Amino acid sequence: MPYSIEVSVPATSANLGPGYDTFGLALDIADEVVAELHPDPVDLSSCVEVTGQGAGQVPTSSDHLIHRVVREVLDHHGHGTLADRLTLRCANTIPHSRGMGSSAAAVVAGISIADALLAFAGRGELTEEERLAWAVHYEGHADNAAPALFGGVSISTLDAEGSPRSVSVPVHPAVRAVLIVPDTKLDTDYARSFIPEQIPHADAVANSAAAALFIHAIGRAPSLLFEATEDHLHQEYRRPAMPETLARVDALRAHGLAAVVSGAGPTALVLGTGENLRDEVASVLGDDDARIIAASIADFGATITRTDA
Ligand SMILES: Nc1ncnc2c1ncn2[C@@H]1O[C@H](COP(=O)(O)OP(=O)(O)O)[C@@H](O)[C@H]1O
Ligand SMILES: N[C@@H](CCOP(=O)(O)O)C(=O)O
Repeated sequence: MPYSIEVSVPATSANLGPGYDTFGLALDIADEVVAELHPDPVDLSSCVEVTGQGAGQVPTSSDHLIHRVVREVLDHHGHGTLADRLTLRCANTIPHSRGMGSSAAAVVAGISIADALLAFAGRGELTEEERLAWAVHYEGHADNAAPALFGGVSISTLDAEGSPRSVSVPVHPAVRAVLIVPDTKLDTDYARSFIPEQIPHADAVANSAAAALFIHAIGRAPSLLFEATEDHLHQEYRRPAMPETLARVDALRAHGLAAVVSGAGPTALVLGTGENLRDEVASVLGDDDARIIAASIADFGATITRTDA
């Protein structure tokens, strides 16, 4: 009988306006992965099954991102050969390359599975710091990885040695989210290539002020979310890469809604407290063909269930 591990990892929205590479939140939309450790080696050319988002597009061999992450984390701890016996079944709902943290969710799924297998092998579990460090090793920045791991809204930073840290901040219970998800994809690395090396000092001041205000607004004063989601670091620079997204953000903000680019786009995120937030967004956007999805901020990040199947 294979040893079976089930992992659920939430979608995430990074930046939240002024928190470029720093702020992120978990959404109640998740990818599910069932990992099975078989008694004997499996066929690594067909060890991954994918349904939903990414099916037919991502590899179904051990080149699959989750399988690779599992193997590398296990290898680092001297248990790499366990990956030869591993199959994965991925049921994906997070759209790829839309700014909703699909790659972070895959990386976190891989780390979670490796973590469970290390415990199974008697090595003991990874610490929160180790899991975050592994996630940043693959993602490059912790703003998606931290909420995917730990849930809620997080602030991620690097310490003097370059090691990632994250803290969760309180979230006002009335805050809800709406996502405007277009059909088009935008590669995160490509969207990052638009960010300049330097920005004007006045923009840095305005951005610091908005970022500080955001933490107060999301936890205690959601009526300030509009002001607190003003960004001066990345959105405008990225306009040429996603003009339609920025046009949606502009239109929504012109109606007083706290709209931002979700991650590196092209999804837009609106934060607010109105019971009818989704309808308000839909009425501003008119006959726009992007999907408009109401979502909640998820309290939990990656969850793991282990069963002896
Ligand atoms: N669940 C997944 N399984 C395998 N690969 C994935 C998965 N999710 C994302 N990826 C990989 O990551 C890429 C998207 O990453 P990225 O451009 O950073 O977008 P996103 O904003 O969705 O994280 C996909 O094209 C795919 O190669
Ligand atoms: N801070 C990053 C966030 C990327 O998020 P993703 O969900 O688009 O991968 C950035 O803005 O580049």
